[in-house]
Amino acid sequence: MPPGNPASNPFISSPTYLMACQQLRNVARAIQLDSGVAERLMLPKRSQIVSVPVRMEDGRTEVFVGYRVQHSLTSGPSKGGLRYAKNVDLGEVAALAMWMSWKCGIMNLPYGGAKGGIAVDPAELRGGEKERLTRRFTDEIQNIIGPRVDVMAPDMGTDEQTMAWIYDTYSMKVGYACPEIVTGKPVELGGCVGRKEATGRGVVYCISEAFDELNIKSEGATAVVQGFGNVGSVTCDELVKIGTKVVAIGDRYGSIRNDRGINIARLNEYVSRNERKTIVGFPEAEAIPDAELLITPCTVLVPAAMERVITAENAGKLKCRVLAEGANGPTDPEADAILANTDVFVIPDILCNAGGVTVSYFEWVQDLAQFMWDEEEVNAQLKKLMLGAFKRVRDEAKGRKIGNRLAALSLGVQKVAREKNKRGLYP
Ligand SMILES: NC(=O)C1=CN([C@@H]2O[C@H](COP(=O)(O)OP(=O)(O)OC[C@H]3O[C@@H](n4cnc5c(N)ncnc54)[C@H](O)[C@@H]3O)[C@@H](O)[C@H]2O)C=CC1
Ligand SMILES: O=C(O)CCC(=O)C(=O)O
Repeated sequence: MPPGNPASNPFISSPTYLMACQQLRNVARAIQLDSGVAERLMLPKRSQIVSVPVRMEDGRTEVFVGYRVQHSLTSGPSKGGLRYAKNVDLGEVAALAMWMSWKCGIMNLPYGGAKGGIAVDPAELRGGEKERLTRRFTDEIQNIIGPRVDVMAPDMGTDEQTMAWIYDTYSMKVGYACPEIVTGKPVELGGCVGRKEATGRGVVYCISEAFDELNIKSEGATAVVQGFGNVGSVTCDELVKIGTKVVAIGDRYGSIRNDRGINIARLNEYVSRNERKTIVGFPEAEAIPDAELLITPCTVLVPAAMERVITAENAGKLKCRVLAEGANGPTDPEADAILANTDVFVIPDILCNAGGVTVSYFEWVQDLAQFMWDEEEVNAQLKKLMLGAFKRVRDEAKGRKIGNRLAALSLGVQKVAREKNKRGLYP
């Protein structure tokens, strides 16, 4: 159970929060973390819930609920994406914020974890509604954000344009251009070249490392990818570059398969041209039931959409050699226990998808210094940091004879706990 009286823990109704707490408890036991520190890390430092009234295109006012959760401020400003999704709630955002802390920990970034969310389906927003929603949310949380306090970035349902609106709204408040308030902005506004591609690129750096270790040739390997948004589509592009065939893809509207390999360039074109921005109906692949997607035989399976899609129900049926977690929290602890008894090589989320926050860090540093790097430098630094983290996780896993998830979480949690201990308990 998470700490405190269940009746007074506002996060507890979320299964994703309970999952993050269970992971933390497992790690705490494995690394013999002081129970006081573990309890402290289970509860975020600060959470804000705001109501966000928005004038809709038909003249009505609709009120949305928005969240920003800052899990830890120990290691620097808090950092993490902003998610627009219909069912997002406080507990889910708290879990995602906690995972950001461990992710920044294993990457050695000078940040604590944070995450935000608004309970809205972005596909249902019309005209200027998304802009008005974003600007009003920024207004409502401006007392707890700042370039040295909490820096947002894109996540599910948000993008570069969303970040541009936040940048503009915040800058108008403070009275000067403040690009360092968000990362993942358009490059013209002080965004970092390569940030948009960074998460998917990092996923494929990790996959290549895993292939090397397992003696798998990337040419001739096959992949299945769930999600064809920012992370999923770039992962597909990068897989094609290393010669790996993507044989099945799913999104929120459906799933498709072509065992000869899906032509990703033509799929990207198809998606950009249809109104729902979906892969469904792509003429060069056949439709398959969603339930079949994750159990389609492949060398590498990349869940790149949402949490808790690999569970006790389907974990034993996976037919992949490598599970590369592009999404946050796609595998629940019961599934983890099942996978531990198979030969599936897991690249855990907090390592696998850390490329995004890593290049966000580069962007923040560039904005603070008002000095821009070129794409070659960004990609070289990203690769260096990703490979370094991959090696640290594998060394920890091999050294302690534990799985990659426990190894990654141990490194992330230990880093945060060490810094907390060094700073001391106040008062
Ligand atoms: N954008 C980023 O830089 C980072 C994102 N992530 C994580 O990656 C995941 C995806 O994020 P983005 O690509 O940014 O989001 P996105 O909004 O660009 O794309 C999400 C994709 O998932 C699909 N999807 C949604 N619900 C689905 C369902 N029920 N079944 C199958 N597919 C579904 C959507 O149709 C879309 O293709 C999330 O877990 C996010 O937290 C992690 C690190 C960084
Ligand atoms: O780029 C960032 O700051 C955060 C990205 C993010 O939300 C994540 O890694 O889950």
